[in-house]
Amino acid sequence: MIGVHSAQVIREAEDRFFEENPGADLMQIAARAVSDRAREMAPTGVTLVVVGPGNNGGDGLFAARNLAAAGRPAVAWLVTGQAHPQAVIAARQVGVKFVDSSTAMHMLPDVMLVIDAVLGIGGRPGLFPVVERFATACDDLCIPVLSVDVPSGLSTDEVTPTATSFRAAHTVTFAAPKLCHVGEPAAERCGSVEVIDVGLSLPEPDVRRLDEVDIARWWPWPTAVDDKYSRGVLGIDTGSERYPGAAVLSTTGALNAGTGMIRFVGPERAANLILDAMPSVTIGPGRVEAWLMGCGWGKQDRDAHAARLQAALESGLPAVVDADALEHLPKTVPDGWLLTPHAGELAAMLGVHRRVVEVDPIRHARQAAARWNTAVLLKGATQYVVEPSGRVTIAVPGPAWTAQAGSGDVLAGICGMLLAAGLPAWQAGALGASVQAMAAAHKPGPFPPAVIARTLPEVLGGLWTTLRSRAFVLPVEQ
Ligand SMILES: NC(=O)C1=CN([C@@H]2O[C@H](COP(=O)(O)OP(=O)(O)OC[C@H]3O[C@@H](n4cnc5c(N)ncnc54)[C@H](O)[C@@H]3O)[C@@H](O)[C@H]2O)[C@@H](O)CC1
Ligand SMILES: Nc1ncnc2c1ncn2[C@@H]1O[C@H](COP(=O)(O)OP(=O)(O)O)[C@@H](O)[C@H]1O
Ligand SMILES: [K+]
Repeated sequence: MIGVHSAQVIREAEDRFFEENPGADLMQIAARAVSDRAREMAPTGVTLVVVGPGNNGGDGLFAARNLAAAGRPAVAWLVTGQAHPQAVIAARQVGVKFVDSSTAMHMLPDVMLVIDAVLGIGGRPGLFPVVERFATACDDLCIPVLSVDVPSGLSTDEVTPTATSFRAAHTVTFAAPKLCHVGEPAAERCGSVEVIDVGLSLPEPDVRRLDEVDIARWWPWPTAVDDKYSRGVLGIDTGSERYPGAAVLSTTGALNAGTGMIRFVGPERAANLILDAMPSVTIGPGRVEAWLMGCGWGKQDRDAHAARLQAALESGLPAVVDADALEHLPKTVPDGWLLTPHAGELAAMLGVHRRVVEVDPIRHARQAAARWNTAVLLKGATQYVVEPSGRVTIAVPGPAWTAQAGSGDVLAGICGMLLAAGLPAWQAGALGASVQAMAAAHKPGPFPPAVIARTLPEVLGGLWTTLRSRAFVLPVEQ
């Protein structure tokens, strides 16, 4: 897990660092990381460094100095004519060549790598017009771009770009990732992201991004003494006469994630389809540890749906509430419910336009989590799980192949399994979203949601084997 921090928090940490370590030179650490990565990305040929007026430009110019000092041809373009004074002197001393904007543009087709050091965490969104033309030309010519800290033009703390920016193949950032590095669609403009520890002490994050190790450690693996009941019994009330497939998909997700026992209580037609495909599922009511409701309910039988949700509420059990069930939410829901809207459903829950949610997903997911006082998993290219406290957990990302009808049903089933196993709602949401993404990444391609669900055992099995083999080599305590 890695903490995601705002530009403001990074600046405050930097101020504290310099108070405690007067004379320390973080810029050299940053520049070294950039020049090391540049040498890997472009082992031969010319590197063109585009330099802005602040410390981001300083990082870039010192990186150019490092490259030239190592015998690599480096050229610098100071986009405002001004740059970090010591970095200019250092770069000149080792023979970095300085060029103007028209030379930079002319030579672009022949450079191996562009280092974008125009704006960092001090940047406002957007680029100077001449730089905007240059950034677009880099894109058009497919020139690899290495961005320093953030692709210039992006807003560090936002996931939705509002202006032209550089589009990096790789970004070297410092201290911690920022929202633009982890939230789509901005994250796509950052390429692969590398975080360099420059020694800052950061506060406890209120936004964190999971990685595969977290999933392995938190997953409710069965123990030797488990039985089907202790692993968790999930009640599934999904599907309708019109949408029986949603019942099959949600049950497929739950079963392939490893639910101890499933009791399906939805419509008969769906039950028959489920039994044909998954004979281990039991049909009819009985004791359960958690409920999964709403996938494929459709817009008919609204009163019956509202009553079924009310019954789940009165049971006091945890529940995944998905899709059409989100329309019937009472004013308050029990602690331990996991609401799983996509952007459109969240917009309807809050009475705003979908686009408003897409522009600032975290703010709106936080509003819903606070309003219903329970965990919300906002689905989409980036999946945010928000608790009523406002803490955000971002799931492991996956490929866009998952964006197809029925993927949400599978995801709801996986989350249901995790709730039944006893995990808190936020963790069930974060793990469920992560493993679905990992399964899609494991089998990239236009595989239908059911195939991705059936890939889960392989992915979870691999994770379990890796976890166990690591545990195996741990030194035995004397
Ligand atoms: N905080 C850290 O941990 C570290 C920071 N370092 C570097 O320092 C950078 C921050 O430096 P600065 O605070 O000097 O800020 P920047 O270098 O990001 O840019 C600020 C300058 O650009 C101008 N500007 C901002 N947006 C503009 C726009 N859209 N159009 C035109 N001009 C614009 C500002 O007025 C200011 O003069 C970081 O991104 C990073 O690269 C590193 O040197 C070391 C570690
Ligand atoms: N661009 C994307 N990249 C990766 N996953 C995506 C992307 N867009 C959507 N998804 C995933 O696809 C699923 C779609 O859910 P949803 O819209 O509820 O589908 P349905 O209701 O048809 O099952 C979600 O799990 C979401 O995380
Ligand atoms: K930059």
